[in-house]
Amino acid sequence: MIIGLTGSIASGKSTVAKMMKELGLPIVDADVVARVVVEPGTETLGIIAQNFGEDILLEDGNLNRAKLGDIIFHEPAKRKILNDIMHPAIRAEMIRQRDALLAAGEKHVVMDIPLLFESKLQHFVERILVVSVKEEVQLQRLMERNALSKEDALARIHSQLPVSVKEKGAHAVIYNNEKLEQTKEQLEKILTHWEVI
Ligand SMILES: CC(C)(COP(=O)(O)OP(=O)(O)OC[C@H]1O[C@@H](n2cnc3c(N)ncnc32)[C@H](O)[C@@H]1O)[C@@H](O)C(=O)NCCC(=O)NCCS
Ligand SMILES: Nc1ncnc2c1ncn2[C@@H]1O[C@H](COP(=O)(O)OP(=O)(O)OP(=O)(O)O)[C@@H](O)[C@H]1O
Repeated sequence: MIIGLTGSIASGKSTVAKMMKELGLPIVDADVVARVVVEPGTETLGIIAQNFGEDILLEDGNLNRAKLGDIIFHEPAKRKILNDIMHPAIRAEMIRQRDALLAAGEKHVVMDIPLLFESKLQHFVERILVVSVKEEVQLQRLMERNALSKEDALARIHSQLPVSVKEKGAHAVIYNNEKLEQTKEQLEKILTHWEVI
């Protein structure tokens, strides 16, 4: 079974993915892949520099993620330009990793895709698991994790579809507002029901 793990920014996808990994499920992580496809020397990084200017690169040739984040989370038109450049490369690499895991004999693969709904990738997976969080908890966790101001954290949250919309498209929802044990309990119940653990 191919499971799509999604939710809003800082809702707890990586936290849940880690729990799934501990339960023996292999993970393909879109955020990790999104870093690989812009490593120095890649065609994708070259195209980003052409579109956003050479000063989007750090002195060592790596992408200046903080600077690019500042731009694209505040300007929807720029976000679309970046998505159009990066998403085909991210998708191709995710498919490659998924197929390698299946070829190696894995029965189930978890695809951690923050923008599953925004990019209309529902067809990519057989089951959709949404990690949901109340906006005040999400804002607090995002501000703390990324050391962001309230304004910058809200800009990131509002660059994605509301989690309520994602919940409606889910086969199952995990509510990650409480302690991690409660999140893990919900996860185990869902995976047992889906017969993947
Ligand atoms: C803009 C970048 C450089 C900022 O890097 P930074 O290290 O600060 O954030 P990171 O990559 O860890 O992303 C954190 C979260 O931001 C959200 N996010 C990232 N990109 C986007 C986007 N284009 N639109 C909406 N939300 C996004 C996701 O929830 C993601 O989990 C980076 O997010 C990026 O390359 N984004 C474009 C690629 C993309 O769409 N990634 C999302 C997964 S496919
Ligand atoms: N139940 C919880 N209790 C307390 N803190 C939590 C809980 N779940 C997650 N967190 C913390 O909240 C932050 C966001 O969680 P996480 O990084 O898993 O979210 P994410 O959905 O993967 O984010 P992103 O979309 O940015 O990749 C992290 O700092 C994490 O440690």
